[in-house]
Amino acid sequence: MDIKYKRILLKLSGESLMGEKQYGIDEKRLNEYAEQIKEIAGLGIEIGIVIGGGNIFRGLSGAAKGFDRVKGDQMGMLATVINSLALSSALDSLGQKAHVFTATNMFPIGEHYSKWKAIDAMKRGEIAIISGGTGNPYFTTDTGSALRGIEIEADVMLKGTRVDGIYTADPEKDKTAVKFDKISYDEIYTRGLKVMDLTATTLCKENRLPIIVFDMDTNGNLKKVLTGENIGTLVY
Ligand SMILES: Nc1ncnc2c1ncn2[C@@H]1O[C@H](COP(=O)(O)OP(=O)(O)O)[C@@H](O)[C@H]1O
Ligand SMILES: O=c1ccn([C@@H]2O[C@H](COP(=O)(O)OP(=O)(O)O)[C@@H](O)[C@H]2O)c(=O)[nH]1
Repeated sequence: MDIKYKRILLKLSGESLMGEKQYGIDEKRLNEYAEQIKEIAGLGIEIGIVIGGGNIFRGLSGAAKGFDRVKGDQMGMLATVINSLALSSALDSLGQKAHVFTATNMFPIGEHYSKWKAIDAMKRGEIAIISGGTGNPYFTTDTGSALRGIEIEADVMLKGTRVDGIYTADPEKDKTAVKFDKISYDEIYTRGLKVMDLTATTLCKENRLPIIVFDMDTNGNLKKVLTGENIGTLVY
């Protein structure tokens, strides 16, 4: 089997973890994600993971309800830690070792992140789940995952989400939107596409980290992306 990438940074949407629920973590979805991750770990791929927190708390919506923005963002970052602990626990129960890192020191909840400790964990065959975003407010999990992807020298950032790629417009709102097989970083700016924030796109562009946006909610898709099947959208 031809594996396209040796080391990856997988970004999972917090919102997708809700599955059919309105809030929080859907155990079925969580376990499906863990199964898919275990499957590709079995191929010998080194895996770093960053999970969002939108299923629990988002700083911006908190600010709209009157929370201080910085505190709201800190709550959002803590939400990503909760999701990361849940994923590591689901992986553990499948017999797949995982190691949770946190952007700020929260020992013993996780180990304080450093590039080298994360790479060591991946080399030992553990999944490095890197939580807490960038540790700073006014950033997103997409930016955190671009940053960690570059730091750990990943070959690609895989953005697993609930749409199957990048479209000419938000496909959840515009049924006439057309999907791209690939798209340049610059075209994301010029077309004003909202699939990823511009800070994340810029970080990836400046550091030449390719991105693949794909539908993570269909079982088997993660493996398909890694074996070079033409699903999702490649950003180059
Ligand atoms: N041009 C576009 N192509 C694809 N998805 C888009 C586009 N514009 C906006 N989106 C939205 O981006 C979302 C994917 O981003 P993601 O970070 O996973 O979501 P969230 O921030 O809600 O967790 C999709 O659910 C989709 O509705
Ligand atoms: O570096 C970071 C990463 C995340 N967040 C906060 O964490 C929340 C949850 O992350 P995000 O919305 O990106 O999650 P997702 O959309 O992937 O569920 C965001 O709304 C921000 O408030 C932050 O402040 N700094």
